[in-house]
Amino acid sequence: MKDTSAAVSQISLLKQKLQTARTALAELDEDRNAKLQTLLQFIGNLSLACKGQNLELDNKLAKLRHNLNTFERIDDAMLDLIELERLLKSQYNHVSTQLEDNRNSLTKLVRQIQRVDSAPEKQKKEIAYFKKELNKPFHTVWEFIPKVEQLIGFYETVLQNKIGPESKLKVLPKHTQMAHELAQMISEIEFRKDQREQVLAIKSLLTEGLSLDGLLEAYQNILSLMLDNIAREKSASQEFLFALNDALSAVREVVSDSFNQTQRSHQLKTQLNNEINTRVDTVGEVIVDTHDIHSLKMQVTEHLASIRAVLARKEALEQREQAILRKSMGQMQKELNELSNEATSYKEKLFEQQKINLLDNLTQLPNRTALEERMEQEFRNYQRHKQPLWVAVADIDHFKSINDNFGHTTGDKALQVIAMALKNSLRDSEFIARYGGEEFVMLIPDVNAADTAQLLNRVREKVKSIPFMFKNQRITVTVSIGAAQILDSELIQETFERADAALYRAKHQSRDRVIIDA
Ligand SMILES: Nc1nc2c(ncn2[C@@H]2O[C@H](COP(=O)(O)OP(=O)(O)OP(=O)(O)O)[C@@H](O)[C@H]2O)c(=O)[nH]1
Repeated sequence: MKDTSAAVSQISLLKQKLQTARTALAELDEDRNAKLQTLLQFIGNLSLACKGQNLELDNKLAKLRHNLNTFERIDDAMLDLIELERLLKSQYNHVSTQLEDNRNSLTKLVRQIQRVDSAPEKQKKEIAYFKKELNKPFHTVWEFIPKVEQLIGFYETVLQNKIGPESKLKVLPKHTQMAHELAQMISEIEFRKDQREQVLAIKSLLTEGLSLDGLLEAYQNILSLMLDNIAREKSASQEFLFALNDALSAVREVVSDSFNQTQRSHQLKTQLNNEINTRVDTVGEVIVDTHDIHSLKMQVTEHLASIRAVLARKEALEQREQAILRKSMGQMQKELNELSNEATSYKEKLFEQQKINLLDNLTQLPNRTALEERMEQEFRNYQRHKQPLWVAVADIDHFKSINDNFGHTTGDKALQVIAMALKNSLRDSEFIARYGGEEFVMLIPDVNAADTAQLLNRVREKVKSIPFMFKNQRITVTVSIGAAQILDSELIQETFERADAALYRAKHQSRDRVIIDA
């Protein structure tokens, strides 16, 4: 009995213990779950911090973050956590290899910088220390970034040191050539009067103390001047076309109005004519039918009055018609006058444009385009009349030395004076153009060989006698001239080539002379 009651009390004790253990287990579970939640939250935050390293990892982490809210037990999260661990490990290996590669690349770059002898000593020491530091492996990307920044700093200093803080990029012969060609091109392009000062400034930018910046600026400025001219030309043509269009529509309206009016008048007139005819017929009938002279008189008078009335209406209609016609003619005339004024002003603008297109900017002599036109014209004359025609090419001697010794602006002024002297020593029937640079071409028709030689020597002497004073120094400028007469079998371009060859000979025979190609 005693045993039984002991067993009962033991069972009850065990029950109690079991109950306590259950409660403890439940508390433990609760605690574990709370810890799991904290852990999962921590993993979530950590995963956010890892974002941006690797796309696959990012996706997995995003999925995990999403699932973390749904896990109730740690076992549910297990699969995802294992996969994540695998990814993190491979990411770590990947980053380590990449960091090592980067460290090697940086070392190579440092070696390159070390080859630059001109780097200052202090910097060379810094670079050597930097290289030594690079031998230590990187563990994180964050260690790598400042190293790269430091290296860029070294590059900058070395570059600055090599180029010099103030020094500009070097002007190479090809740049000087480009500047020369651009200056030449500018002389051949025609600019508006108000653009000339700007063009001269660009020219001096190209010739005096040329720099690469200056060359680029000159190209840019010239382009914008040319674009401006094209835009103006376009808008002038557009304005004219609009005016033409307006005037034409006004004229069309007037014409169609007067056409309608004429049609209406025509109908009215036909109506009146019919009325008159009917009345005349009626008078005829009255005459045939009436035997009493008195009543005949009465009836005829009556009919004549109505015929007169119709005729008066017809006359009024015609007068109105004429007035309308005069008015519309006047209106049309006005429109046409306006149109003709527009056309005249457009023609003037075009003519102006053509004129500036044919004039050399600096010397105001005809330019190369004008020369080509005139050569064709003179050639046609020659073919028709077979009168002598001469082509002469004149070139200023040692012009480069004027530019070199006294500056380009002085050179420009000398060119202007010489151009005027050349022009003034020719007759109106003779023609001179600036061919380019310091070279001029003359076309001389209807003069024999002896007179041509005399004329060209006079031209040469005239230039030589110009009293140039540069920097208080009296300078004599001379020209060499080569000339050729057109031959029966040749084109004028071939005559030009012979004249140019003669000029070449004159240059080689100590200059300041005229050579006629025989
Ligand atoms: N000032 C100025 N100089 C120009 C212009 N066009 C060309 N030149 C210069 O003219 C010079 C021509 O030089 P070269 O072709 O060597 O001839 P040169 O010095 O006259 O010598 P020779 O012709 O052999 O007697 C170059 O220095 C050009 O820059 C211009 O519009 N204005």
